[in-house]
Amino acid sequence: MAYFSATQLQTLSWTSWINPNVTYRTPKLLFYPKPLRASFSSSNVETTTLTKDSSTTTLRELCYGHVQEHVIRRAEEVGYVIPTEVQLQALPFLFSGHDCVLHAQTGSGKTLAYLLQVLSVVDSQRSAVQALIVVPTRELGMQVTKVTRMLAANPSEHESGLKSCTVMALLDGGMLKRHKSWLKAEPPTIVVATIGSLCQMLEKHILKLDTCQVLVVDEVDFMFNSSKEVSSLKRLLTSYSSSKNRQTIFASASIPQHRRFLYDCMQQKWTRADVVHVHVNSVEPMPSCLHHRFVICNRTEKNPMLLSLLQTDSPGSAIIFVSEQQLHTLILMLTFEQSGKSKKAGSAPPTTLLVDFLKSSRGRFSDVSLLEEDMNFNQRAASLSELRGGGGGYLLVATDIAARGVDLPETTHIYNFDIPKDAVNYLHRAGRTGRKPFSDKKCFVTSIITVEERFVLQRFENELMFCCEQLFF
Ligand SMILES: Nc1ncnc2c1ncn2[C@@H]1O[C@H](COP(=O)(O)OP(=O)(O)OP(=O)(O)O)[C@@H](O)[C@H]1O
Repeated sequence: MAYFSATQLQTLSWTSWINPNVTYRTPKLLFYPKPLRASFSSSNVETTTLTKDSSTTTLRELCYGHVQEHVIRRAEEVGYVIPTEVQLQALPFLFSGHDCVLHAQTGSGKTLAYLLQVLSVVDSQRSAVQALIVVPTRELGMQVTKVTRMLAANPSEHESGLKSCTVMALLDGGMLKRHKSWLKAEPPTIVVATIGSLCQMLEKHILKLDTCQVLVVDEVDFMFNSSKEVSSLKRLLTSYSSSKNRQTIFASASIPQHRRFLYDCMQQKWTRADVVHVHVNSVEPMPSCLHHRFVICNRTEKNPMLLSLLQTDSPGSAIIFVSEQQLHTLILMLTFEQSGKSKKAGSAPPTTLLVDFLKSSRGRFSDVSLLEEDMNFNQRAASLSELRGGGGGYLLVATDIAARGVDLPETTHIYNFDIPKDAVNYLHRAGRTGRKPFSDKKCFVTSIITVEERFVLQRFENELMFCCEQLFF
């Protein structure tokens, strides 16, 4: 275990805060229960703990005086009536203009928390980009855009003569030319963007930060951990830090070494010094309705094992996570097994083969869907909207592109066909299930592992503080 002084901390590179082997000590970190509306000391990071009895507070009461009536009504119509824990804790701080780090379980409703703040700040009558929401993937961007548009839509726009809030999805794989014209002709109120496309617009001065009042970075740890995105993100945060009336919101279910992260936020001026760390369920980073299980088998037995599990569980809707590298191994095995079809198999993409294998082996799911990096953007979008439109009953084979932020609330079972690369990855894969905030219906996360991988899973159990039950077949 290593400890660093405050001066040493300043000299560490950004990425070191995510090093799981290093424990950092940050100065003046406060941990004590505080009432919801607390006063702040500008020199300290505040970590909030809920002490107020929350059972009677509605989302309407929480948003009263901050969020427009039509937004609240729309939220109620889609079933957002009672705030989740993170919404209850974060919204008072967000509405009072504080920079916030929303650090709460997967599926806990962080998106609605920051969107309500965004919608409370922007003025739809002003023709300027007033809020920026940065996301790591096109898929998450489309999802956030959809929820934002749904909440922002004003049904009485025509009667009142007031313009509705406009939302642009500026995402990798989109039509940047069209977005350029849109931004020049009439800037949207809110932009949901992936960092690559956003930077192109900023560099060409087609989009400017000076009118922006709220910047949200969703899945912030993922973005900082991505060698492709980290430098652009840092540049964005640095230039945004010089804006006058700014608010910065970071969100994720996993912020490894969060004290170090908060320290860096203040040091680098990515947030103001009175940034609030809203840390919900800090000792339980995954929803409690998840039941974790594992089966041990040889590598060559993984396919029949997966089939047995699917037959025994008969899942309502499931996602099977396969890593790219493991997938290649699996397909080689499949190709070898199905020697008669080996020539044909050799020419097909490996993921397609897995889908075909499952389709042919399992009658109940006539449709097995696929979501992976190698698919083009339209295919990926089609795959997701098919799943969302079907009302459940799906089986999705996915790579880790589906592990972050994707909201498919009908998912009841997760299968780790291969073991995730680290505990954070386990947490986000597992978090694709158990996404109904007020339901305690059991959902299952099952890892198919070899005997050598048992100790790796044990490490995840220790790190994430959960227990895995062994299944025997
Ligand atoms: N107040 C609420 N009442 C009922 N359902 C809600 C509420 N807030 C959010 N939800 C629903 O909970 C689900 C999870 O919300 P959301 O996607 O915001 O989670 P998240 O915290 O961002 O998760 P992740 O860390 O996995 O991205 C969504 O299906 C959303 O519609």
